[in-house]
Amino acid sequence: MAALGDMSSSGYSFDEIQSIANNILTFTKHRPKVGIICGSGLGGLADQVDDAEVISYDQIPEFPVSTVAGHAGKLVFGYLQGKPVVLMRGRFHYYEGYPMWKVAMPVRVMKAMGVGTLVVTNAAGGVNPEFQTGDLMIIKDHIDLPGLTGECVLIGRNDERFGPRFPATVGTYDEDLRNLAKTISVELGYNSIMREGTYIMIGGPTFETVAESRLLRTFGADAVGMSTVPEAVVAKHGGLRVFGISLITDMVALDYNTTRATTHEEVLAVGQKRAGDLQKIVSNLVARMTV
Ligand SMILES: O=P(O)(O)O[C@@H]1C[C@H](O)[C@@H](CO)O1
Ligand SMILES: Nc1nc2[nH]cnc2c(=O)[nH]1
Repeated sequence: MAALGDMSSSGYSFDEIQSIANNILTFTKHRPKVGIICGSGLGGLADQVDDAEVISYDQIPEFPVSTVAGHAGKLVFGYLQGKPVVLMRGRFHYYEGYPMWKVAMPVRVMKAMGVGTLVVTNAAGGVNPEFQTGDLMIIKDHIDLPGLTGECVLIGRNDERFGPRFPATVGTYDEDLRNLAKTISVELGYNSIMREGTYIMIGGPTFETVAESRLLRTFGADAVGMSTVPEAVVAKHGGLRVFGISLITDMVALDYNTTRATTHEEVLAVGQKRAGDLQKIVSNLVARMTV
């Protein structure tokens, strides 16, 4: 038995991940090549999936339940713009009490199902004062704040079949996909709302104090959220191509004169209003990417 504090056995083994993936595939005829993780309030993309087959997380014993409003808890298989996809309508967050490895475990399952490209979306707070609520931000890079402070998703024994012990994270967000998304956003007339920048993950569930938001800005963050980074790190570790995009649902307070405070309801409301723009970018990107 592992000693107290021994993290060597954290996470599912390689064989367990294969068997979780194989079990899920018995529920569907589809064989996805692109995995899409939908952020808070952004699951509407699933309505565009053709020939959809839906599996609820409670049909998968190893999947935790999503406990957050705006995360439905369903895997949706089918075709998006002719490409075989699997969408996660509902992701797992560290602040829900799941260990970091479990938060990102579905990414390994997706890879075991045949996924080669991961698209991650999220709702995020704008830290760059030039941003506005409703903007979209292509993720160019991230800051893994939990990782930098000892909660990296890859802590624990490493099985080289998942990826190397010491993976590079430079270039996590695929440059070709970022360029394609920029081209698409120009074509769609989204220049004025499309940004590119650095996403920083905090553990949550508290939104930032003014002092914390100022700190995040000095770190070089353009947007802040409570997800995405563990998924992207595990995907990069496993050799997947990654594209990430944030919907800026609110602007963090960098000034003590402000009286407004971010709420999850506000995040969901902006998500509801502006998710269509994000979905258009993602579906056009999937249409034009090679898989
Ligand atoms: O799943 P995402 O990252 O989109 O969810 C964001 C971050 C928190 O979970 C929540 C805050 O409202 O929205
Ligand atoms: N940490 C954080 N996460 C968010 N998710 C959506 N908006 C925010 C925000 O302002 N801060």
